[in-house]
Order: sequence, then C-alpha cells, then structure tokens
Amino acid sequence: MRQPALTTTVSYQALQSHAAEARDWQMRQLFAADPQRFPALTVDAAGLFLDYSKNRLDQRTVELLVDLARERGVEAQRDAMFAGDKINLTEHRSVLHTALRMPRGKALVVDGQDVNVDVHAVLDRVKGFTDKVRNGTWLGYSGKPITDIVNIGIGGSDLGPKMAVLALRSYAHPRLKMHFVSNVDGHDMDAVLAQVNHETTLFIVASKTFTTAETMLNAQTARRWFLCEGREEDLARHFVAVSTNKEAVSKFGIDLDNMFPFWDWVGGRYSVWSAIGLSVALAVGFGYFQTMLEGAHAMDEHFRTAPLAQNMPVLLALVGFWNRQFLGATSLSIAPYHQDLNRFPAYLQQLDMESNGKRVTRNGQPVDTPTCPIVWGECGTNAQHAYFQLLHQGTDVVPIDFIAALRATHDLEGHHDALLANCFAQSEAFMKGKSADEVRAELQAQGLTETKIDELVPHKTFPGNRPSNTILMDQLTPATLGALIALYEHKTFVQGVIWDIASFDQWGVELGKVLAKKIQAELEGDVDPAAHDSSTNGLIVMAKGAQVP
Ligand SMILES: O=P(O)(O)OC[C@H]1O[C@](O)(CO)[C@@H](O)[C@@H]1O
Repeated sequence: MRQPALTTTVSYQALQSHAAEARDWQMRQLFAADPQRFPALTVDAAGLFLDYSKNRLDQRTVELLVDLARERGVEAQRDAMFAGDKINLTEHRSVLHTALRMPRGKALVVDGQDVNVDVHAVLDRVKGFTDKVRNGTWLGYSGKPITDIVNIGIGGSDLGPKMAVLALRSYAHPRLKMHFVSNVDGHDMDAVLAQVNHETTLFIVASKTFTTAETMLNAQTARRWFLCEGREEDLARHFVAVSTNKEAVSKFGIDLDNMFPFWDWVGGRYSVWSAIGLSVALAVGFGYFQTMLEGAHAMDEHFRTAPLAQNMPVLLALVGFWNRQFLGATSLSIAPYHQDLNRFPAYLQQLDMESNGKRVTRNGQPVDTPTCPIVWGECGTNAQHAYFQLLHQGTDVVPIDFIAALRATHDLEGHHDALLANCFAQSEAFMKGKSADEVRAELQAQGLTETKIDELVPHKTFPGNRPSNTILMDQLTPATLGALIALYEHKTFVQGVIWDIASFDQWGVELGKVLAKKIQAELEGDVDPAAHDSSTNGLIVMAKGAQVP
C-alpha cells in the first residue's frame, strides 16, 4: 500500500506542533514536576526493563508518537511480517526471522510449506552435530576431539554469532576455543591460523549466499592450509557449511551431509537464530542456544500482542524517532555496561544501519525526513574515559542507550556495584547537567578567587538535558540476550515502518563490491588502470608498484 509522505500525516503534524512547545523543556523540571515520571515512562517485557524517562518528552508526547505508529500502520505491518507476507518488496521475500524461534509444532505455512517443520528439522541436526563436537565424539582426522572452531563469515554471518559467543562467555565449553575470521585482510586469517592445529580444528563456512567474496577467499585459504597436513578425504571432518546455496557449497567441496541450510526469508543481519548460530550452539551447547531462541520468542510475543503504548520495541523506536526527528540527533550511541556485550554496538550497527540507512521510500520516492541515525558505541566504563567528554559538553546532542545487568555472572568482589554506579551516574549526569550557578557555588566553597571562578565556570558547566534510555536485565543469560537482540530487531522494524523504507534489502553495499572485483583484476593482471578517476588510478599504480615483503 502506498503510504502518504510522513510529514503530510495528521499525527506527524500534531507531533510537530507539540515539538515546538517541547523544544524548551528541561528534563530536570519534568522530573521535579511529576513524581510519577519513572513508573509512567518505564516498561518491562521478556525479562528486560526499559526506562525511557530520561528523554525530553512527556506522556502526551508518547500518546502522539503512538498515534503516529498507528497511522503509519505499524500493527498491520507487524502482523504481515509474522504471517510471512512478502514484506521485503524489492526482493519479493517474506521476512521470517521470528519463525526461527517459534516453538515446535506451531504451524506457519508460507508458499505451501510449513516453515516450522523445516526450522525444527535443521535445529535437530544442529543439536545432533553440536552434541557430538562438544562431547568429543566428533573426531578430527587423527582421532582427536575438536579443540578450536573457526567461523568464517562476514556481516550477518559473523557479527551475530561473534557477538553472542562473547556475550555468553560464561556458558562456554571449556575445551572449545572459538575464533571468527571475517576480514578479507589476510592478517585476520593469519592471526587465527597461527593459534590452531590442523588435527583438532573445525571450520564453519557461514554464508547465506555462499558467493560473498571475502568469505569465499578466506574459506579457500583455510582449505589450502588444512590440506598442508590433512588429506582431501579428511575435509569432511574439518569443514562444515551454513548456507542457503546447496549448489555452491557442493561446488566448494563440502559434503552436503555437513551443510546446515536456512532460507531466503532469513535476512543476513537477522540470521543468528538460524544455523548461522551454529558457532553459538557449539560454544554454549544446544540447550542454551535454544534458551536464547526462547528469550527472543518471548520478546516476539510481547511485540506481537502488547498494546502500542506498552510495547517495548515500539516505545524504543518511537523515542528514537522523536530524538532523530525533533531534537536533530544524527547519531545514537550504545553503551553496554557489561564487558561481555562488547560486540553488541558493532552488531547493532549492521542491524540498524543496513536496514534503515535508506533515502527513498518503499515506492522509490525521496523520504521527506531524516532516517536512520549513525549507530556507534563502546562498553562503559571505557567509553567514559574516551569520548563521553564530547557527549557531555560537545556541540552535538547524542542520545545514548545504556544497557546493564543487575547481577554479574562473576563473583569478583566490589566490581559490579562500581559498574552500576557508573552507569546510573552517567545517565543522571546527562539528564541533570551542572548549571553555571552550581559550578560557581562549588568553586566558592573551595575558596577560589572570583577571577579564577569566572575563568573556570564555562569550562566546568554541563548543559545536561541530554537524552538516554536505560535497559536493564537481571543477569546476562541466553534468555535475556535473546530478548535484547529481538528488542532491537523489532525497534528497527518499527522505525522502518514509520519512515516507510524498505528495511530488509541492502542494495547500498553492491556498488563497492562490483568495483572491488574490477580493481582486483587490475591489481593482479596487466590491465592498465586508466579507466578510473585520477585518484583511483594513482592509488592502483602505487599498489602495483609496491614491493611485496
Ligand atoms: O552471508 P553472506 O551471503 O555471505 O552475506 C554476508 C553479508 O553481506 C551482506 O549481504 C552485505 O554485503 C550482508 O547483508 C550479509 O550479512
């Protein structure tokens, strides 16, 4: 259905007038005026708690934002996604990552096929295989159990599994060391090969298409490395594939018995729940992998059934939209206060920016508002000692998502309270700031001269009124991790619906791929690179002339 331009909708215009009033609001005053602000602007679901009260909005803003979600058809499009409708219009595909975490037996027929049956058949195979590797009955060619697993993949075939394996570090198998190679830069593969042994290493070649240049080159290199010690007939014990492309897997030389399939209705950046999660299931065991799926399913059920005004992914999306559209925030910083969520910001970069980094609507018209902000971030407290200076006192307002677990998964004394204290202190500081009067009073109490005080006040003043969300969970477990990932998946979906953009394709990555192929041929051959601009030609000539060490 053709959507009207966003800025022409009734609910958008109501929001715009409201935003004109809200522009001067100070969060300090909003908190002081409403003792119920915290309970009113928080929500919990699927083991997660979202506090969005430290944003420049009030309950009326939320009502207007919910009206917008309704007018843009979020509920209908959500239902269409869950039902398997072909909502990925440009590729004419269903979008069914939610089906990957549906309990067994919940029939969902798409194109005449019950996808639930297919999903669970693959999960059963994942269980059988991962059990064998973990219990030491899957042996390498010389009869030894596997000790090292190398996942070769890129984008969604790397970021999700790598993020989840790190996040669930405390659940990991003691014998199995997990490695991830994604970069076509040989230094990545070289560093991993230097640590592993031919006899006890298992390679997972993870690629939805099985044509991605980086992954294919890395896989060929791993194969060559393996064949320096092992024989062709040993490959089946050391190489498995995860893909939708049987033909290419077979052509590569991987036994189809060692291939774990998935389907074109799983987007790469939504694929950690499919067999692409094989490395996660190997690391933590199939039982915990399944618990991660259950955590995601709990969030799916919440997203599918909760009213919009109490719907966590919808609210997270609407607050993000408000900050982007009406506060002019061009980026969103993700600050996990949990070291094991170290790769979560990188994971979200692909999820959000590859989905919603678009400038035309689903019908190909230019959008009439800004779309996806730049997503970036780093673990707290490290981020505090790097770039939080800019976030507190710089000229840009950057909303932040703080993510923390109330209980640690370690028992080291003193650390967790220190961590949480920092997390809560930061969101308080961003909200409250520190006024010039407060700074002045503090410096006077320290006995500084008035001249010195005048000099320091501007530097020590914090504007505050800077927005943040805080997402809490009891502990980082497979279930809460699953819910957290699903929360952001659905948040991305809702924003895509509001902007009316095609969130499930990624044409923007194609141009560079095509040009790289051409330049690689020029670097490797005698072709004269005169066909480019003078800068690109010059760089190619320099690379061709460089001495190989
Ligand atoms: O799993 P594949 O097919 O190798 O693709 C890897 C990644 O490449 C992309 O297509 C972008 O180039 C991502 O969307 C995808 O996650």
